Amino acid sequence: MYRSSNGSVTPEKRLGQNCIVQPLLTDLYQITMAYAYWKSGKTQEHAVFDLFFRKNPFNGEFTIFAGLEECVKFVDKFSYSKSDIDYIRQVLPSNVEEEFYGYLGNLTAKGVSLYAMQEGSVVFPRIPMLRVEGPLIVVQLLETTLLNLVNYASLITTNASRFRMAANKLNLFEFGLRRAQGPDGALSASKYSYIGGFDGTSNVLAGKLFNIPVKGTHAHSYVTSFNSLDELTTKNLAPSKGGKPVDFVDLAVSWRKKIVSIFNVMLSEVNNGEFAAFISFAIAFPNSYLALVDTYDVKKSGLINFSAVALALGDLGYEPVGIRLDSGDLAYLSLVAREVFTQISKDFKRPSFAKLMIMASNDINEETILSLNEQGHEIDSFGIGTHLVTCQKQPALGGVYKMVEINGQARIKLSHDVDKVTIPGKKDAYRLYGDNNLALIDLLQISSEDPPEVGKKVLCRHPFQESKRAFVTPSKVENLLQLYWKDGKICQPLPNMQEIKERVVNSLKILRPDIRRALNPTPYKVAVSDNLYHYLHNLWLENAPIGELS
Ligand SMILES: Nc1ncnc2c1ncn2[C@@H]1O[C@H](COP(=O)(O)OP(=O)(O)OP(=O)(O)O)[C@@H](O)[C@H]1O
Ligand SMILES: O=P(O)(O)OC[C@H]1O[C@H](OP(=O)(O)OP(=O)(O)O)[C@H](O)[C@@H]1O
Ligand SMILES: O=C(O)c1cccnc1
Ligand SMILES: [Mg+2]
Repeated sequence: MYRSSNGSVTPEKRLGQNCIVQPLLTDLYQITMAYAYWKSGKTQEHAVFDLFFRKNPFNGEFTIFAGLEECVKFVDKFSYSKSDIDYIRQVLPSNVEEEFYGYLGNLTAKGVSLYAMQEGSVVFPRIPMLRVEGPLIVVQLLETTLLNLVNYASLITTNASRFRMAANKLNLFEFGLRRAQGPDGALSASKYSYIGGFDGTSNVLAGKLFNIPVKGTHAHSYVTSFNSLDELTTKNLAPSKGGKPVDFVDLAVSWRKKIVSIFNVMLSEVNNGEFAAFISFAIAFPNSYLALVDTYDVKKSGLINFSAVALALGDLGYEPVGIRLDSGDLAYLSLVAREVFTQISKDFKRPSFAKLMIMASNDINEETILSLNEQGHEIDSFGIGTHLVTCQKQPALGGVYKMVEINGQARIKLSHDVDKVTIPGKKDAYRLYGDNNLALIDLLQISSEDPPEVGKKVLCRHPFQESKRAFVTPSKVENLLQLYWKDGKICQPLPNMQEIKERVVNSLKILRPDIRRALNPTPYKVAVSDNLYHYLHNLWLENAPIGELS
């Protein structure tokens, strides 16, 4: 589906791009409009569209823009194959003139210019993430695919960045493949979760295609597949530095007898199937032994079996990794586990035992992590699936693609809902910074206006509320919309995933903490210039004639 960045999956012209991304990945109405534009001689009219959203997701006050690389590659390769044209001929009505298909067959996006925010940067409502200019027919045909490429990518990247902030420096692993929106949604989820701040994924194909670290433990089924120690066929394990293999089962059994008293548990209460499972897993992976300890009873069985096997591994010079908790009160159980590990570490002089990794999973969301932080816990890493990949708290970003100018004339889309009125005209976007390198406000201007200057006062106005305005004297001005594609060429190098990941981290740092916080964050200000304010409101009045009540 995706080709790996070194092209090793299949040699293909759209290298490194998801091959589902192609011009037919669109809504039928784009193609019917294309024919009607063609019939009306409008194909070459010069159009400008903005791609933006109106509300930040997850009750937050920021969004991370992602998906740009895929957008640029899509525009770069935009063309209909012969079989695409044959298919379009089948679905359009029979009165469509044959000449149109010839025209479509030769269509490319060479006449299009694509301006965009930097991938991985923070973005805000109404500020275009993309500005697409060019022949009306092409710019229209790009709509659905561009929205598809930006909306989920930005949503999941934002979600992942929120988990990252909640978890602070703890490790985060994406475990969502089984719950994701189909195979393609799953791959996007793994890729953009990593960009948004996760440390790895359990999704092996995503690891291969995107060079993301792959990680994993084992499932409950591995534990329940064993019933007793008699089932163990492989019993021996050689010390880590080499030498004669020893009976590892005997060694673990003797440790379990020794430690069971620490837990105040009778040996008969400790599950033998689980013990056999842990022993066999340790024999298979002596250097990376990590066990899922909640199948039967964490305190009375899982921790005892895990510790006995881990101590036996230690005798042979191996360093066990840790445990995973997948049910129950994760804060409490992590504290219990840490206490046990610390006790064993002291009693048996195993310093590294105190630092064993405690991983938690089970329906974890951002709030769970924030709540665990408040309660106090000893978890070192989280495995997160459902809530991350499905973005359960808000399953879609409402990014839209709106015409703002045609043939040099501004266009406005009116609505009873003020939030849905578009800001007309071809615009530039600037980020104005205060001292401390913190962003103060994003400002939209008509493109023909001079850019704001450092140290020079500029009037920033709320786009719709007349009384809301402020002067800002920026100490830094950032031009947010950069040219990425023009005259059939990619105009600047696209950053790799690692660079985008770093940009997410750095971009969030320009926001005041109260804008970033999870609960009731302060909105970031988005403004228009005084000129744009008047332009917008005049056009609004022009397009909304005074009615008469009767
Ligand atoms: N200390 C905690 N504070 C807040 N939420 C927690 C805490 N511990 C666990 N949770 C969350 O509470 C939910 C518990 O899930 P659930 O009710 O299915 O119980 P369970 O322990 O998984 O039971 P089962 O044994 O049936 O799997 C999960 O979403 C989990 O992430
Ligand atoms: O909970 P999530 O955030 O989606 O993370 C992934 C989950 O997938 C696995 O089990 P699965 O849910 O398949 O089975 P279980 O709930 O019975 O453990 C794993 O043990 C996690 O619980
Ligand atoms: O490796 C794991 O522990 C894992 C992977 C996917 C889903 N749940 C857990
Ligand atoms: Mg589960």
